[in-house]
Amino acid sequence: MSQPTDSSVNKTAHAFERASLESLLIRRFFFAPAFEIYGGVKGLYDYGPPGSSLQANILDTWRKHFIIEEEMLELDTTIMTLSDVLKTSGHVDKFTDWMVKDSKTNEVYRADHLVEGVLEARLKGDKEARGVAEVQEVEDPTQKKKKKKVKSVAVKLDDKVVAEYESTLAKIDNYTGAELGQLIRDFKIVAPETGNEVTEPVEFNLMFDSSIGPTGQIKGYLRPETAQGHFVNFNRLLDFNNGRVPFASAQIGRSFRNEISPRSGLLRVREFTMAEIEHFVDPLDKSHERFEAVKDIKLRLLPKDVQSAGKTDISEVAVGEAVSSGMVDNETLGFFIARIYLFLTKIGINPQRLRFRQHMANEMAHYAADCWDAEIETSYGWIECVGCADRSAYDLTVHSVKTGNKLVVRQPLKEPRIVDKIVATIDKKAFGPMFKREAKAIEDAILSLSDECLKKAMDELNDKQAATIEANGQKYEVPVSVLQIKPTQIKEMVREFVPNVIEPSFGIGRILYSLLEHSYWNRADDVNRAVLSLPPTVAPIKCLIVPLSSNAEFKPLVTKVSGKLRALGIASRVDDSNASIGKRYARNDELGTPFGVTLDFASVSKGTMTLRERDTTLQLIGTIDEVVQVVYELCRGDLSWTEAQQRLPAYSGEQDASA
Ligand SMILES: Nc1ncnc2c1ncn2[C@@H]1O[C@H](COP(=O)(O)OP(=O)(O)OP(=O)(O)O)[C@@H](O)[C@H]1O
Repeated sequence: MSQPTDSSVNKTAHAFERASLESLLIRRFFFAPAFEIYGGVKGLYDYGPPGSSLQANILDTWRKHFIIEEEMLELDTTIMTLSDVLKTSGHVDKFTDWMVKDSKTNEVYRADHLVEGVLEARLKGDKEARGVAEVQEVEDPTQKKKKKKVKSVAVKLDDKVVAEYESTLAKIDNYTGAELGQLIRDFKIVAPETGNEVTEPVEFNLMFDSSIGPTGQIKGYLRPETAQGHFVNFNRLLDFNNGRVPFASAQIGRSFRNEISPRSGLLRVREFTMAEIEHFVDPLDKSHERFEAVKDIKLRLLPKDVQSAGKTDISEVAVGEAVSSGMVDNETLGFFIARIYLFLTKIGINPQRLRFRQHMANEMAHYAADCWDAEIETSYGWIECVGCADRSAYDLTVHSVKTGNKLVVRQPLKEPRIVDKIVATIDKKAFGPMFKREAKAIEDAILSLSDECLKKAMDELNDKQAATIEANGQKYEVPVSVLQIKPTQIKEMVREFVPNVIEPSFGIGRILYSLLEHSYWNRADDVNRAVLSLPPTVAPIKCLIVPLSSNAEFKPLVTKVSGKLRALGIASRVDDSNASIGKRYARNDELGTPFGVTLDFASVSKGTMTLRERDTTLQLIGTIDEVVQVVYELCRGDLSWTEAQQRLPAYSGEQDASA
């Protein structure tokens, strides 16, 4: 369960208990149900001091790892989103899940989650029943040799049924509403709490709708993702990047989804923080200039063909190999998958409990070229925490078609080339008098039409001798007498193309909760003593300052040490309560505080201070300045604990100073 690898860490062999972790997280106010004193609302949580700091530190690491290291263009776009934008992106029509209701109580369930939960529970029951039947190697104390022993067989499910359940689960994200209804009938699935039948699945849109302004005429939604804010600003971003691709924009912000039935704590909530990257790339060249630096990183991959065979076997493959074999579609996608792996493991996710699962063809949007989810194993199973998709030219194309604004890259060609184009010609002498004050706006609208819109206008001119042009929010009928649109061969000096988009999309709450599960363990000498082994980079507080006595002599020393740590940007906290030193350390182990410094009488007389490491509870001693410097380097990741042990001598002083 835990992070520490040092053999001196005294971990318990107890199995992970979610209830104990959850009680710690609520008790220490990592997070808590929102509006709790009013009874709370499902799927809404408030983060308290350690949870907020942990999230801020994860986001800070994310900014450094992606925005700063990859020189991305940062954005902060509005949460309230115009409905037209989300209509164009497909969210108004398709951002839906299938919902069923308990036929008697009206309790709602997300249909795919209901099927998944019930089948998983049945398979678990089956495994337990078969567990007793397995051939086990047992020690026979009367004989030197191991002896095989078969216990009584108690098979719960038929093998055929098990295979059917497993293959359904492997494809659970891909079923339509009608198919889910059929599965519910075929597998005789009922509401788990009551045993009542459930209704047929109906579609439910997950967006919270609203209206903008007092008239109620401008419809809006709380955004369900941050991505659209990147696409609608594409031309400005491109301009900011001097007209060149590839480049990436990045945004951290809140998103909202009116989830049907949020039941798994922070993993499925109705308001959450996302961090999204949109990497814009030439569709003809998806190589990545830094791919060489990541190509040897080994990843645990679950490709689509394995899943379509109803299996979940993971292959460990270097990302370079995965791209060259075609398993991962292109270098840029492979690059981001590797960078996601590096980020997640940097903040403390256990690499053995992290896998990248490829979407199957029917799970992916029709326009997507390839898509891999970073899934983290938790007590709730494998959870999608980051989606990483090659979305081709879909987003920019649909916004361009809808608005008539070109969202393209113009690349000067070394050699001119002859191409077939649809070109609009305006008879200006007749056009001006015909449209008077509006003429300029209509002309601009015609000249900025995308290829698809030009083709549509050309067809209209041919069919009804006039094309409908939108300018300044009005529609104008422009007749063939003043506008001609024809296919023409032209000499091109510039290549114009819609870039493709590769989108890594992070759900910060899911990552944060998974990290807390991976970091949680109990000390072997006292199972009630829990520890969160959060790495110093993300730990809410990096260093605890513990004065051994409330004696007035200690006050100036405490002020001095906390001042020194503050000056170095190290988040620290003084615990000068009356609790025993062991208790004070134990409280901070629960908060994941990696280091503690103790001020004792030797600090007053000799200016020394001890340094305790959370996981091992080992202590070192040095002068105040030496210890502060070591803490600083440990927190920056410039020094390991083993190196610190070489720098400072071990402390073997009074017993009550050690936890
Ligand atoms: N309701 C939610 N609560 C918390 N995080 C979420 C939620 N929905 C999505 N996310 C996070 O946002 C990321 C990107 O969103 P995306 O649209 O790809 O998720 P999704 O495929 O709809 O997720 P799911 O299938 O689990 O509903 C996810 O990988 C996840 O980490």
